[in-house]
Amino acid sequence: MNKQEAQDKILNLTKELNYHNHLYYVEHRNEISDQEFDLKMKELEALEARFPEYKQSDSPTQRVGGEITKEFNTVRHRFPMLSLSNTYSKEEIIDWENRIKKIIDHPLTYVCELKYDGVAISINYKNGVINQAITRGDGVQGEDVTTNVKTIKSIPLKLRNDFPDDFEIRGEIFFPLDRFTRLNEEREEAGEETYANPRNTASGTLKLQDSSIVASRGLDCYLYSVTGENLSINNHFESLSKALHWGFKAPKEEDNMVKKVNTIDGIMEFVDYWDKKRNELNFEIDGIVIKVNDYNLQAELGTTAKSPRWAIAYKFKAEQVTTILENIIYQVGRTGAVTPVAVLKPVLLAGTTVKRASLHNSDQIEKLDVRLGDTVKVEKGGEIIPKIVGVDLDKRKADSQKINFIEHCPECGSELTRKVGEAQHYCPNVHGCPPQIKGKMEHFISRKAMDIDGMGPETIDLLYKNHLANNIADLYKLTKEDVLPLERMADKSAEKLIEGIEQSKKIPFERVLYAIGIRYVGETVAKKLAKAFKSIDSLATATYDQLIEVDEIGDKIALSVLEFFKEQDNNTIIEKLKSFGLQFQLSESELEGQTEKLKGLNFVVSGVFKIYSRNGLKETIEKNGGKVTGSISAKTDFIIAGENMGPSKLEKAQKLEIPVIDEEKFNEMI
Ligand SMILES: NC(=O)c1ccc[n+]([C@@H]2O[C@H](COP(=O)([O-])OP(=O)(O)OC[C@H]3O[C@@H](n4cnc5c(N)ncnc54)[C@H](O)[C@@H]3O)[C@@H](O)[C@H]2O)c1
Ligand SMILES: [Zn+2]
Repeated sequence: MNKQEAQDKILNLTKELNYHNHLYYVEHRNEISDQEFDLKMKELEALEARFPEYKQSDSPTQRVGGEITKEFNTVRHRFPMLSLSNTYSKEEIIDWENRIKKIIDHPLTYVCELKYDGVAISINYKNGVINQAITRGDGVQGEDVTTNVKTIKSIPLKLRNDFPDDFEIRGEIFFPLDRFTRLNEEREEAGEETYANPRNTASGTLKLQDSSIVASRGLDCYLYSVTGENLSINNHFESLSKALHWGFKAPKEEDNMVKKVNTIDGIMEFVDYWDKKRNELNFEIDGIVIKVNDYNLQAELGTTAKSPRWAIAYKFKAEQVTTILENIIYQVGRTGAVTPVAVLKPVLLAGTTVKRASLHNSDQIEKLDVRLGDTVKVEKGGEIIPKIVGVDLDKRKADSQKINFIEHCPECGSELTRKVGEAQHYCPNVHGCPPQIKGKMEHFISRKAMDIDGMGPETIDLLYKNHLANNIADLYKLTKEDVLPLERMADKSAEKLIEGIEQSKKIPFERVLYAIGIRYVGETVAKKLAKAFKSIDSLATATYDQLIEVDEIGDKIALSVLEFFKEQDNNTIIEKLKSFGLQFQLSESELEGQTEKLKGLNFVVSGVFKIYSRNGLKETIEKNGGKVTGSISAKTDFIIAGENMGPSKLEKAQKLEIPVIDEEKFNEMI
């Protein structure tokens, strides 16, 4: 490679890696796999070593990859938060040990632990009470996400036993897999796009402004290091035992989640054990971290600008297998979205037999250029559902044909539509397409919606097949005599079913609003809309501007609501449901104390209060028509400050000339 080529390559890689870092840390998504990213990083490192004169000042090899956004208060780390050098090869673990042995010439103890795949957090405890939680950010400064972190149940608010007065503990916040699957099921039910992978969703969740949503997601956290001054801890292993003792969730020796070893063989054994067993965990790990145990030796080895020399991460390669693409089927969801699914010759991958893989949409099929009969590479990477990542073209049959995405609905034959700018095809036959009709009823009766006792998807299927119910309003016309002849229905169960339907008439408005299945109106959005509009009639007549005025309601949701009420069929069904006595407005008790005194005003709440609890204050603002946001901006009208308001918030308020008031003053306003 000549100098000019090297310079160009270094410039390009620097730009490219910085771009992917931004996507990953700020937008919580990725366009390339971690492995590809790491490969490019290694390439850049090698080039910079050969041609140091071309190294860029913003080179990603020299810095921790994260950034600071303006959505939270920025806080400087007391001790920098570094990255870890990583490798995918076992030989490099040996090289790493050899480098260490050149500096330290007596026997060493290593600690092996899991490399949790989530987001790093640093939490400060003062006198045994959680004080502040900061993201890694750029390693020097992070963002204050204390309110969100406090909602994570495994992170203690108060410590037990003999904790130090003031210290920092660091760990990885992650999305448990069962919760992640459940979240995606709920989103699918609400017609919302599902999340691609747990890591990105964990990091996105941690940065939400509404901590009640964070709380509902069920994030979890493993702690992996303790830092501070004069802690009287001598080594890493001891720090983990102490963390457990103080009440943190830290890896335990008895689960083999952490292990002290003295040899490379011991390290390899741990690596191999978890490479096999990792699929049994309820969270994702992307490798193993190996650390020199003794703190004095760690200090002797020191750090580079980016990572400690006393630790290394061994990363697992994404598991990949090849199999045959036997067929492509098309599934029609409740919202009419058509999803192509690959039917595969069954193959064992990551501990489970895989028969299906997601293909997302027609763009994806086009991009991969998969064809029936192809030998395809299937991977279980960051995503939960395996995906096809490539085709073995050498094995392609000469007569294979390009796949043409279907033009008509496989269920009802309607011509499919696709909006400009959207990747998904839809069946427009909303009120006549069986999976859409049944899907809407299934959603309506589901636990978080009307929660109708004694009724499940099988009942819906039977009711539909026997022409007893064709839409959600029909359910309220059912009688015991209607349902008794159905399969597996006895006197008792028929009675229970009708009783369950009757009982559902008491379900509060916000859940009815969720149940009627407006696209993009999930549980949380339904709550927000119910609170803001108070009745279905005022929601139905709301304008676009009134809709987006509501906290967290954006363009997509607003347009979807407008579209829903434009359709006569929907209004007819709502009128019918009203006549059956369902709740289409907030109840008297919910309306009580509601005013519009603070209408149009934006508040930020900061500090500790005397008259109100923090949540109580927020509720009072909302009850009186005001809006609460998490951070100060030019749109903020008032800041209600209690004791210990953060200095950076105060500074920002002064800079933007936003009035800061106390609780008494606020009470006068209402
Ligand atoms: N796909 C993409 O576009 C893209 C973009 C940027 C970064 N990435 C991925 O992120 C990596 C860089 O991220 P990084 O700097 O956080 O490095 P890293 O994730 O490879 O390693 C450092 C981090 O590991 C975490 N960790 C988990 N378990 C740990 C344990 N037991 N002990 C100590 N730390 C533990 C800590 O949060 C620490 O900050 C890249 O190597 C790449 O894989 C991917
Ligand atoms: Zn259809």
